[in-house]
Amino acid sequence: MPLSSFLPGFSSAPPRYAGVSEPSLFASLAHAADPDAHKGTSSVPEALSAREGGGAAGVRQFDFVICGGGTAGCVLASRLTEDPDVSVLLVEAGESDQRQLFSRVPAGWGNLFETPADWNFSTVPQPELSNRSLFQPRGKMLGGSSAMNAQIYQHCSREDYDAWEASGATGWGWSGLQPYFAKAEGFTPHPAHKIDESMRGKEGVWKTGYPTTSPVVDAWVKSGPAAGVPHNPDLNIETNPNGITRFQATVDSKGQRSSTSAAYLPPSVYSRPNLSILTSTRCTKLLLAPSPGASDPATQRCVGVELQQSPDGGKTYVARAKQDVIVSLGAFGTPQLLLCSGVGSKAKLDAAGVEQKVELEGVGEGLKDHVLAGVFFRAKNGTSFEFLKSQVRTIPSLVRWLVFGTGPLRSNLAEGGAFLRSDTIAHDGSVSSSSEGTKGIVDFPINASGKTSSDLEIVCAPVWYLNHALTPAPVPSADSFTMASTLIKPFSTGTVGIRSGSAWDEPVIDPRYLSDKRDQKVLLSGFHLMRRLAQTAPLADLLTGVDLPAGGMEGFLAATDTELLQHARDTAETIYHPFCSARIGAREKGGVVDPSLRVYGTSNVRLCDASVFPDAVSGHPQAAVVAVAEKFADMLRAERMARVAA
Ligand SMILES: Cc1cc2nc3c(=O)[nH]c(=O)nc-3n(C[C@H](O)[C@H](O)[C@H](O)COP(=O)(O)OP(=O)(O)OC[C@H]3O[C@@H](n4cnc5c(N)ncnc54)[C@H](O)[C@@H]3O)c2cc1C
Repeated sequence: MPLSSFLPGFSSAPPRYAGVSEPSLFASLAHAADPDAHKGTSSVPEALSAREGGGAAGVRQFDFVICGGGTAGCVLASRLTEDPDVSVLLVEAGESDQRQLFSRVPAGWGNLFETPADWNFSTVPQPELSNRSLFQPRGKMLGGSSAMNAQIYQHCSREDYDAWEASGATGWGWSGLQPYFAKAEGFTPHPAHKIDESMRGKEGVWKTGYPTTSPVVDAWVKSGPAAGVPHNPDLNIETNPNGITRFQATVDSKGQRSSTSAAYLPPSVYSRPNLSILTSTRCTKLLLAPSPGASDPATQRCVGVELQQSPDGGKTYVARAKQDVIVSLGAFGTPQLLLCSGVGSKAKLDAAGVEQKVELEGVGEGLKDHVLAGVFFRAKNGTSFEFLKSQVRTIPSLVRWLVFGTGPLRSNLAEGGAFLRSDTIAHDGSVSSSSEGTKGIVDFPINASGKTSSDLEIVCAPVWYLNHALTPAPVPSADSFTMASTLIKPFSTGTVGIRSGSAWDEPVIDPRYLSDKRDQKVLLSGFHLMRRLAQTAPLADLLTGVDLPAGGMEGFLAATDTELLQHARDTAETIYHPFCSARIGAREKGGVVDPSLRVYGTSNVRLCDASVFPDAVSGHPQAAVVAVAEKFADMLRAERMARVAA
């Protein structure tokens, strides 16, 4: 008899992923106790004029309009409204993340894929990946992708930011950003994991700590040093961003996800009279007009943000900002809105039928993303968390998580990572301390940010993670384990474009994965290391076979590079880190914003999200997005104080 027959509201639909298969029962419990579920409103304030017939007279203006209540948007809304004299309108296309149980359960994030809380984008066919069109999930709710992601908390390498600064992003080097990583973070130590806590933020609102790890990932971390990858108990100290580790995550002391919505917009903040949060509303265009008094007559000012709640038939509203309009729609949404508003290259805009307002070549150019290709192992019974895909077998874990906030559902699933330089990996998978004399497939200068940074990550999860776990495991009752070679400093660069001037159409996403052949070799070097890790105890003692690539463990160990690359072409996927699509940098070098994050050719359009990264960070980027937003909020505060003083 299906579970749904005796648990009201509990669907019998087959689960796709870890965690319970349907949220209804437990979501009701969670929401009943949670006033934050109703954070924000979808009722458009009367103060926003309907575009048709609504004049500017009597219309309320906000000091700042923030487009997008995602990872960066929530930080900005919270920080800017600390000043009671500053009014902010935050506009978000999705609902409150607190309505999503699977956002709150650390292991539940994959269950948000292809739901209304996901933008559910896909790329154009990728020639180097067997012409496949790849799934690109993004969080569509308050908190944005921080409410859907795998919660890995990583500062990445200080050299990443110093390279940003060297490329022209003045002020955005490590010394400029480090105070903001610390300001944001509220780290909860764990007695079993000794690290130098003095290097970590304690008082911040964004909670970080230790999620649960599975036996198979514990073994994987222990196998690292024997395979040549030193153990690093804390990647988040500026002296060493490399080595093998169990990840820290944005999980709070109660075992719940700390999204930027949960962290930065608690009731005491979202009820501020100077903060209005409009949900279920899409920013569809920046209305641009010549900027009065600008030294360059071509300069445009955003006189209003066009808002809609449905693609056709509904009303169009306009939100106006006295000061700045801040666009925080993420690496796909931000260039899309700029292009839909006429900010971009003439050729792109003409092709989409959009009237040009600002010539800006770099919009949507320079996209980077991290791509991974996995090996899918069978593990000994009881060592992985594959059982979380069965709703019946999940029930004890669910009760444990609801009552204590512990157990397998507190796992973020992407539990372990190893960071290293691909040119230190030899053909036999052994790792040297330097590239000097290493005979491996990577025989060219790697793309790392500096001498002490990595270009390769091996990430692992105690589940079958083929096609974002949307493709079921061959034997669902068996224990699975996935290890994946991941390009964290790819050479390949892609684009974001538009099909039309409508923000309701999907952006055209073309990451051009592996289009630079050097990326193919870096990816393969990761496979060489994964072979070695799989044969190293204690991990080797827990692995019982390989389901994919075909041919079992023997086949995987004996596969040629050509065969491994074909497997990668057929199975590689994003690890969800698009950035750099509207970069900080010089205009003539493809920059879209100057170091004050102002869009070139405009007087009051600012950008703040992953799109402004000048280059890829060598790891998981959400902490960098938050640090950038924290710093930008301080910059806006300083600008305001200077204006008031003048
Ligand atoms: C599945 C997944 C797993 C990930 N795992 C990790 C991880 O473990 N660790 C890590 O560090 N990083 C991870 N990331 C990446 C990280 O979450 C992102 O880099 C980061 O959150 C991006 O922040 P952002 O502010 O640029 O964009 P987002 O957080 O995506 O915010 C954009 C916001 O704008 C809204 N929006 C978009 N268009 C419109 C519009 N037209 N009108 C109104 N609102 C709009 C969106 O709904 C969203 O709320 C993951 C991402 C995903 C999707």
